[in-house]
Amino acid sequence: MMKKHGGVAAAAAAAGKVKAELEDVGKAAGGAGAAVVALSPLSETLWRDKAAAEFLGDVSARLAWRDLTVTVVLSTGDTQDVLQGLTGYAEPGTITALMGPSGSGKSTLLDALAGRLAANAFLDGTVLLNGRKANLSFGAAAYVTQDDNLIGTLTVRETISYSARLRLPDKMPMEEKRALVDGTIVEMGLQDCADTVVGNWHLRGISGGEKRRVSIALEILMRPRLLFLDEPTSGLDSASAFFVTQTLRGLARDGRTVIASIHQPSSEVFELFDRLYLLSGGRTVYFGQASEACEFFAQAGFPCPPMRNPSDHFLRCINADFDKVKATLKGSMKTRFERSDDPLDRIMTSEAIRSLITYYQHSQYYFTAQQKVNEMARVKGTVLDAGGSQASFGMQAFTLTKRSFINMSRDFGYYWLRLIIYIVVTVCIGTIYLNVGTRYSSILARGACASFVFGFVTFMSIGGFPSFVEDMKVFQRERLNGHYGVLAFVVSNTLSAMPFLILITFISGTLCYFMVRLHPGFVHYLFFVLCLYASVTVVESLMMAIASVIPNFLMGIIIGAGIQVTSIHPNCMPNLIHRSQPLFAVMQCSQTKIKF
Ligand SMILES: Nc1ncnc2c1ncn2[C@@H]1O[C@H](COP(=O)(O)OP(=O)(O)OP(=O)(O)O)[C@@H](O)[C@H]1O
Repeated sequence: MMKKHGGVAAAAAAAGKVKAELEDVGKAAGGAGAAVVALSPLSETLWRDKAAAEFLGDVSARLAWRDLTVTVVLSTGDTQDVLQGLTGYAEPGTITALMGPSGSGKSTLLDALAGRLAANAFLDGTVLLNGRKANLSFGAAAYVTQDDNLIGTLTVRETISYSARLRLPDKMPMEEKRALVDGTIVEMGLQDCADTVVGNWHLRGISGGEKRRVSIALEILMRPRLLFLDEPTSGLDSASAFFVTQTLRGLARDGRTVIASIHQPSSEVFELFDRLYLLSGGRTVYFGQASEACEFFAQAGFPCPPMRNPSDHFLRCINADFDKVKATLKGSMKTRFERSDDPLDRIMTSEAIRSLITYYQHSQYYFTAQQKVNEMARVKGTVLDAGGSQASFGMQAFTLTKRSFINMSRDFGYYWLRLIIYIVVTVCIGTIYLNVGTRYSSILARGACASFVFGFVTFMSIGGFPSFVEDMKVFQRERLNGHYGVLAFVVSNTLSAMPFLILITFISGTLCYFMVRLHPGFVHYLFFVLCLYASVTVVESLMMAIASVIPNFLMGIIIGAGIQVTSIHPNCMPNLIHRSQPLFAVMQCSQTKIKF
């Protein structure tokens, strides 16, 4: 409790500092719309390095979209227009809120702008970044997703440091990287929990609000000019939501363009936004200054009643589900609605939505937005290249290997738990076949013992699947944001897992080998253990491949087990006879060459 309050207080202090700065900036810029703010010294250094130029031009991001339509192809083969003819813009120095009821298309709009639409979604219309057709995929813009996919065993500082090393140029001195990490920690108000682990199923870690701030910190590390956030405040209490949003506003005032989708913000949070994009059923209800939205609703005939949170009122006006709520009301509740002065209570919400959309399309707000987008399309600004990693492949592979090794060694469920189970299982098998020796009559017993050991040890690799799924989630987030590529991940995972797999197979293999008293001789022992290691490595790779395709614990384990049993597992009945033949042949040769 104390820690949480401490974190919030620190965030408040950091946010307070940012607020003081941004008030100055806001005054200088004369309002949100006009704010084009100079970069902070840190941002400037990074961007100068990136552009390899002494003098930097305007590197701010002006994003505009015109007549944006997104159509998805459903599994039935039908198509659905998720977004219909949206026009809007986002300027540097401002923070824009995308608001609307659930299913109105907020995430789809963010995805369309960030170039991350699903394979079955098709975009029509124009997205312009600095007046040029935008190509924002793989790291050109930072995108903070709804889920905090972080490595639970690392501390906040470690998480941000590894991310810095993965992306900052190799030639940047360590002290500078450390300063950047520390600066980001302070900027996000994470000082109090900097040395606390993020947390996972067995480690109690930081709070939900702190996790959100860590996710944002990872994305702002490279000082991107354009920042997308999908519901950055979901699941947070109102104080944490306020501090997160205030931090985002501070980031915007550093010259960045920030666009965030948001659900039902409190009035304090709502006031922090410069612009508001209201969506309902994939269509624009309102786009303009957040502070002018109340006036728009009043002009359209739906004034916000006194004592009601404006954002609640907007969402109440445009959420067609309220029609269903009204239809279920009975008795005095129904009468109260019918007698109410609120115009919204006297008409269907779907009617209110239609009227608001029509009103907006004929309003000054719409024409101003169109005009501004046309203006932004005419001015060709700096081409913002991919903002992904600037580190070399070697540095990425080294950092990922180290990070993954630390995670594996700290996560009890990754390998340690399996090691204990392997020891118990091999001791059990060892006691069953204790001292069977190398007699001719014990060939079958040795064959069965080898089948048991190989079968159990490889099959138990399924136990690592939940950890693989967590790894894949982190990888997918980092890859989509351009932190590193597939090859660096594969190389690092193979290298970091190697010591654990060697430990597991050597301990299990050694126990079994010497309890059963298989053929003496170091070469025979090594051959046995290396075969075990190779088998486990193959199954681990298989499970990792399944985790990348099916990121669901239950389905992945079922499919992994199915594949193993039918194609790898030596005890599988259809394969048993077929696979046993070479094994028994090997056993029979045991008197001469290869001996288990
Ligand atoms: N790739 C897709 N395939 C099928 N339907 C989709 C796809 N993307 C979006 N949709 C549909 O489009 C609608 C809008 O989805 P979206 O996730 O953008 O809404 P949202 O406003 O972000 O909702 P929430 O606030 O609940 O997250 C939903 O009905 C959703 O089912």
